[in-house]
Amino acid sequence: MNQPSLSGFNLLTKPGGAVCNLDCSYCYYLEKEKLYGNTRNFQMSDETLEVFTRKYIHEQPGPEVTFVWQGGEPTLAGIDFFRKALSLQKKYGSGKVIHNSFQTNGVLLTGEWCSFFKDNNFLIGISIDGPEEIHDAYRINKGGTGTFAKVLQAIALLQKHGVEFNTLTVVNNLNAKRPLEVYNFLKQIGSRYIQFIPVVERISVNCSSTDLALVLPETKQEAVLTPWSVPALEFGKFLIAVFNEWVKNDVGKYFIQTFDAALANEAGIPAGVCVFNERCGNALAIEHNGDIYSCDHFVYPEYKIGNIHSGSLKKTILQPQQQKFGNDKYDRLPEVCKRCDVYHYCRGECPKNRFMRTSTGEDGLNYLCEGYKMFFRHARPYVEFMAGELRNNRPPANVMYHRINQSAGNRTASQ
Ligand SMILES: C[S@@+](CC[C@H](N)C(=O)[O-])C[C@H]1O[C@@H](n2cnc3c(N)ncnc32)[C@H](O)[C@@H]1O
Ligand code: SF4
Ligand code: SF4
Ligand code: SF4
Repeated sequence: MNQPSLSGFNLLTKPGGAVCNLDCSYCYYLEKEKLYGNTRNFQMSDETLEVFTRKYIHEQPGPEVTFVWQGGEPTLAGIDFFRKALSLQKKYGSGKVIHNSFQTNGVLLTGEWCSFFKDNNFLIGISIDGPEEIHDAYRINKGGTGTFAKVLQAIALLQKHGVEFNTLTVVNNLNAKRPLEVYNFLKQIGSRYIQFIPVVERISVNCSSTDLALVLPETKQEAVLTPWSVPALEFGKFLIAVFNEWVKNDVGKYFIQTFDAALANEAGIPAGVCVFNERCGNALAIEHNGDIYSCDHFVYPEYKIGNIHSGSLKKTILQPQQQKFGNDKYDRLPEVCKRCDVYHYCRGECPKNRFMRTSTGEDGLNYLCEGYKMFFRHARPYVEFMAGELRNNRPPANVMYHRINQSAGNRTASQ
């Protein structure tokens, strides 16, 4: 049998565990504090930070390493924590190129943070769900007040300091109905790199207050869909509405992760985002105390695969349980996906969302299937055209001037 080999991997890092200054209704991570019931201090210790930095850099197979800071809310760890992180990155750098990306709700950003980000070349991801009324529906602080104004201030500060940022927008049951308002708003605030993440969560009906309430796809517990989850067809229609606008006016000016992934898949290159790749398992999560989980969306006791303090990181990632986790993305697809005409774009999306049954009674169909099928079928002729341009060394943006687009306004969601 061939030994598995290690290609690049990412550890999404929780420097302050799940602790957060906000209380977003749909957040999947807040409740992870329950995994560490007796813990009072969730700050990653200096010792753990050092061991993690050393192993993460030394055990990466390639010449580049990206630290991805997330949470909870990473600003709560304080600037000094990240100063320490940078000095450790220098100490253990071994000549590798090191990047830092930092995902934040933005609320605590100050001029000092922004100067720090600028001086140290951090790439910032800001969470924003749309205009005020839409954003504040779910992104609220501990007192229940909306955070929109603070997030806009943060974006203005980032811009003032010349810090690069992208935006992450959770598509939920409310903003899904207002695609163009959301998209035009994101453009208006200066976001050029846009991620739309569908929210799909189920909550257990009978769990105790110490159990995790959000369930895994394979759960046998009785569970119901959360009200903020986006209905599959509405997600498909949302993507189509934004795509129609983008493909007419914005290709090459705004970069929307789902659309870029479709083009990459059509062109036969890696999608750049795990959910649209055939297999996954190379994007893991590390908690404040060094515990390592298969993926940020699988931070559950049964998916804890090791701890940074014990043994080699490479061995942890190459162990059979994690290899199976990554391979299951393909191996456990229902037959309908393997035969699906848009499989090469969709790839059954994220295993976290595969809790439906197919019409033939097979488990493991993605909850968002109908939406993705509708969207990818709609986008296919444009994406094929753009990939053709790429193959001929011409810019995919030519799609905006091609006759395929003249009738774009007439194409309907069902095509
Ligand atoms: C868990 S947060 C941590 C970083 C930071 N606190 C923030 O909000 O950006 C990371 C990202 O996940 C998104 N998110 C939260 N709950 C989600 C859910 N149930 N499904 C999909 N994305 C979610 C957030 O909006 C945010 O963009
Ligand atoms: S700010 Fe981020 S971590 Fe905090 S509750 Fe909202 S989504 Fe969750
Ligand atoms: S389970 Fe989903 S989010 Fe996690 S690595 Fe796989 S595709 Fe990505
Ligand atoms: S569109 Fe549906 S059937 Fe096709 S690959 Fe995606 S989840 Fe599977």
